[in-house]
Amino acid sequence: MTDLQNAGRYYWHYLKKYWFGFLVTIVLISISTACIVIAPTYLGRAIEELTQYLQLWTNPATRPQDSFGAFHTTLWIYLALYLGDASSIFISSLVLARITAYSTGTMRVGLFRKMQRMQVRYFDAHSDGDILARYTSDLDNIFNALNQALIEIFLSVAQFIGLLIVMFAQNVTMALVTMASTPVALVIAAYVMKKAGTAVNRQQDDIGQLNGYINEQITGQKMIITNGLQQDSVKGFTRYNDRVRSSALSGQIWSGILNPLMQGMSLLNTAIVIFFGSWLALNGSLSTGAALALVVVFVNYAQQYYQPIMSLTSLYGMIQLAITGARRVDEVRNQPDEVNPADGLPLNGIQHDVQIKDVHFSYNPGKEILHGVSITLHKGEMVALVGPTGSGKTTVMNLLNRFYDVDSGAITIDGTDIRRFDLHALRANVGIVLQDPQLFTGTIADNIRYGDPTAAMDRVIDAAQQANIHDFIMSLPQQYETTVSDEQNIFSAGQKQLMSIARTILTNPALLILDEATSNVDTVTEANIQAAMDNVMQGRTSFVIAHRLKTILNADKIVVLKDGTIIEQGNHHELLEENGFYAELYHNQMVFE
Ligand SMILES: Nc1ncnc2c1ncn2[C@@H]1O[C@H](COP(=O)(O)OP(=O)(O)OP(=O)(O)O)[C@@H](O)[C@H]1O
Repeated sequence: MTDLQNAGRYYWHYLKKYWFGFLVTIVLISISTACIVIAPTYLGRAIEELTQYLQLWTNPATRPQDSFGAFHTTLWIYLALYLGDASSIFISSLVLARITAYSTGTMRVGLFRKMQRMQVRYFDAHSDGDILARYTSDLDNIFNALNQALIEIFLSVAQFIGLLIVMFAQNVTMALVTMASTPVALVIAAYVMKKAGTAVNRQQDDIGQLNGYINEQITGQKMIITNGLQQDSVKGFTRYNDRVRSSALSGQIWSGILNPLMQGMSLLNTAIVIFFGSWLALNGSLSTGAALALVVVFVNYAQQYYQPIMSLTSLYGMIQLAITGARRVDEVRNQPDEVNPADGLPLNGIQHDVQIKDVHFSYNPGKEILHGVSITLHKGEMVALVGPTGSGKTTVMNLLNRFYDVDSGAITIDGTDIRRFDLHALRANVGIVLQDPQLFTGTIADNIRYGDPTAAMDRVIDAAQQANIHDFIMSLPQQYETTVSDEQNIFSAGQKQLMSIARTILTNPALLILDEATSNVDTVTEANIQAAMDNVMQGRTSFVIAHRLKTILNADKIVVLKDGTIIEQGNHHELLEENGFYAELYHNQMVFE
């Protein structure tokens, strides 16, 4: 499907419900066009009446006694026609402005809702900046085009149709001659538009990448400063910026070239009409006078003929950006949603076990990451997953709450495949403390309540106490009402980690997953986090991904993963006795600690 068809489908989807507003606009624009077409004839008539009146008036014998009655009436009609034109345009602009505001508002909400339904895969594969650009510059381009170009499109189409009617009413042969150059103009326009479309597509994708780069550099700013990489960062920026500049320039050139080309076509058209009209005057059946009058009228039409096309082509850059914007926004809209079974089973905790059975998984086809992984977690057990970096530990976690689905094999809770549970029910039972805890704008209390917004304050405090963060919160001037925001990043990594543990405790999950919760913090905080983790894991089925082996010494089972395959399983003592990979890892770590 071409971009144009795609954009057509997209705009139809969002604009069809405003059919009545469009109908009103079409009626109003038709009124305005009729007023514009008719008004000059009244001006002509007014001049004619004035001339007649003056001729009578200058001769005392014929000087009329009455006033300028007919002349005045004609002028009033002329004025009324212009007022009719102006007010129709004004009202239709208001109607279209309302449609634009509401429809782009709906697009924005639709896109945001979609983001909440989309698979994690999409976010892993696209930079934050690129996704953000679809919400900002792409939607802005759509808004601008709807706001400015829509009325122009209506006007141009109405003008064009009006002109065709008038031309054919006057003389069919000359009308056809005036239109003769249209196919050539269409071929040129199609070629230039294709080129411009490609350039603008590239421009928007380049802007997405530039945003992605800026976003990455902002996130990693401390890293850049620490390593003295500011110059390299600027160089990288310049590289992306150059790409945007070059694609924007070529987009502008191709979009901009269309208007002069159409002006050239208009001149050519006028020449064709003069040439053919003169031939008609010399060889046709019309009297020379009538033929010349026809030529004059059609020269006028020939110049007007390309006017609507030119005003559309002058907006072409904007329209093309809106077509590209629609493609990029639609790309997000067409992403597959998370798969939630139609009659998903309820899930109320774990009665016996969670089993990972012979699971094979790949993020991208042809590159398998997990090769037949099997792990059993009995209710209330703590199972730890260890292994070198890139061995697939986080991947296993990604499968447990269905961020991704397995390629083959299955994950079951009490014997039922997790794909059969209602997705929300499954997630309500699986709590995750991620490596990089995220706090949201709001108060500390709001942040702890995130998983259960209805939780009473005493439960929030209880969760914070279990997570060993209550004392710290109470030491802040505004305690639980302290505002957390992007600009006010006053918490350490460890404190954030503890708050996210408190958040998870509050949701009371049946299965708890802790992903390297102890990395990146000092030893005191680590001890705090360890205590908080012990609290939260007490009597709960939990799955811990850890790098520091001393945090999992008392795990019921330790699973060692290497290159996506389980190479050892057992408790700490059994694995030490086995004297394999785990034992080596443990001894190495002990030397360093
Ligand atoms: N979204 C993704 N798309 C494609 N490949 C991925 C994705 N996430 C991870 N991988 C690949 O899968 C493999 C396992 O990654 P995973 O994050 O599960 O390892 P890990 O054992 O958790 O590593 P670490 O200890 O460093 O966190 C790696 O080769 C990684 O490059």
